[in-house]
Amino acid sequence: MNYAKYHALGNDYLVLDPKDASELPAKDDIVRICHRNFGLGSDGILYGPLKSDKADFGLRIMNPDGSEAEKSGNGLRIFARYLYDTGAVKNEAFTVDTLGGVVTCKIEDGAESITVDMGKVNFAMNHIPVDGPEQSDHNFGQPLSFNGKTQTVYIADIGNPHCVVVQDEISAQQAHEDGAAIEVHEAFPNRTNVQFLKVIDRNNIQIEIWERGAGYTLASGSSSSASAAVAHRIGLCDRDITVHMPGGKIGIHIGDDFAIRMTGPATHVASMQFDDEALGFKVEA
Ligand SMILES: N[C@@H](CCC[C@H](N)C(=O)O)C(=O)O
Repeated sequence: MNYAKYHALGNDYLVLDPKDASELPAKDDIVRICHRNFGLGSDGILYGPLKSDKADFGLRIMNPDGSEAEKSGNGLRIFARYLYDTGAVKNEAFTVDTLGGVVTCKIEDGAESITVDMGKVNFAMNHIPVDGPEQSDHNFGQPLSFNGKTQTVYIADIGNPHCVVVQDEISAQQAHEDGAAIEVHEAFPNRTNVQFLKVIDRNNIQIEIWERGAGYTLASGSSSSASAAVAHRIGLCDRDITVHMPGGKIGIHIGDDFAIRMTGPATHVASMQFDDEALGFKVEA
């Protein structure tokens, strides 16, 4: 099976084109293909371009644990770059239909920079299956208990779910420990992506990320969108925010009603073939 591997600031995806595969691999096979030791290694699989009656192209986004994500910011920039590399688009704006809504993408500067209008952030709890105290627009920020402590968290949905923890200091170690606990916290029956956010100044934030279905990642576009929206919503940042992550920087503009415009790069790594022999690897339950 042919795969094109790309990364967006170290958040890597394999693009599987339906012209090469009439359907998505089975869940266990996605785990094998994405595995960093037994497979090609990636933070997920992008299956497209698919036909869509709502947009120019359809896309399905699979996490490396085989679950399906509604949206991915880096995944969308990578998919846009793949469409550009394969001649399906040039510099015109085009739309992509995801489970988390239709987005608009535009490639600039010979693919050096890709902009995605990610949609609007919704802060209301009823957009994310959450058990526990209701969060409303009047009641932003909720206490959440995890790993023996209680902290205020902010819920933000940009098509996929995010839980943002604002702190004076953040670390990769905390993302591994607390991120893993929050992802599967009983408050989130559908699990959640988690960000630890440090405000640098009114136009810069730093985040550490724990992704639902993927674990620790070096960058995330939807996490950048959700975190910037939360920082603006609680009054700590303006509308133009650079999000600093271990893998690099993404630019976020927050428009009216928290409509998010995300700008960043996507890089081609390799085009390769997955050998079915590797499907023999036993996936742990
Ligand atoms: N890396 C992505 C987010 C991918 C989806 C996420 N793991 C989920 O399950 O929602 C990004 O750049 O946004």
